[in-house]
Amino acid sequence: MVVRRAALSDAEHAALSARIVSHLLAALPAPRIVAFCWPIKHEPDVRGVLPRWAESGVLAALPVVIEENAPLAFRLWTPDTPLTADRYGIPTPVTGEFVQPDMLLLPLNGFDGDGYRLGYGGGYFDRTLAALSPRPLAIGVGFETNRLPTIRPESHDQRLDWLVTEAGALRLPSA
Ligand SMILES: Nc1nc2c(c(=O)[nH]1)N(C=O)[C@@H](CNc1ccc(C(=O)N[C@@H](CCC(=O)O)C(=O)O)cc1)CN2
Ligand SMILES: Nc1ncnc2c1ncn2[C@@H]1O[C@H](COP(=O)(O)OP(=O)(O)OP(=O)(O)O)[C@@H](O)[C@H]1O
Repeated sequence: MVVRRAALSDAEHAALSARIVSHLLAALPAPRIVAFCWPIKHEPDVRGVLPRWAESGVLAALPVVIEENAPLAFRLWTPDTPLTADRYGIPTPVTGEFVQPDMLLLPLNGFDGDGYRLGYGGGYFDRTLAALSPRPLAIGVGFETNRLPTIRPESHDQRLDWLVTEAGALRLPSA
C-alpha cells in the first residue's frame, strides 16, 4: 500500500492532499482539539486544515508513542513546536502540554468501504480509540489508490467515523 501511493508524483500527491483538505473543511464540524499525523512515507498531507481551523480557535496536537503496545499520548503542537525523530523516525514533539483530542485525523495505508483501516501494524490507533473516553471522532484520510474490497478486519479493529479521500467525505453509520 505504501509503495502504491509512493508512485504518485509530488504534484499529484500535493493535488490529492489539497482535495482531501477541502473535503475535510467542507464536511466536518470544527473540533476543539484536532490530532493530526506528521506525514511520513507519502501519507496524505492534511496540515493545510490547521491554519484554517486555527482561525476559529481550534488547537492542534500530535501523537506521541510513550511505549509499545500502549495507547498513544498527544501533545499540543504549534508551528513553533520543535520536533524530534521518535523510535520510528517520526517527527514528534518532546515538549508541550499533554491533551485529549476530540478529533483524530488518521492516515490510511489501506482502507475499505466499511471504514476499516490498515496502519503500520503497531495497533496504536486501535488501542488509543479503545482507551479514550469520550471517544474522539476518528477521521481516516487516504488516497483512493489504497482502497481495498475489505481489509478483513479483526475484532480489535476500530471502525472510522468518516472516510475522507480525494473523491469526497463519507460519514459511516455508527456501530
Ligand atoms: N505519520 C504518522 N505518525 C504516526 C502514526 C502514523 O500512522 N503515521 N501512527 C499510527 O498509529 C503512530 C505510530 N505508529 C507506528 C506503528 C508501527 C510502526 C512500525 O512498526 N514501523 C516499522 C516499519 C513498518 C512498515 O513500514 O511497514 C519500523 O519502523 O521498523 C511505526 C509507527 C503515531 N504516529
Ligand atoms: N485495544 C487493543 N488492546 C490490545 N491489543 C490491541 C488492541 N488493538 C490492537 N491490538 C493489537 O495490536 C496489533 C496490531 O494491530 P493492527 O495490525 O490492526 O495495527 P494497525 O492499526 O495497522 O497499526 P497503527 O494504528 O499503529 O498504524 C493487533 O494484532 C492486536 O494484537
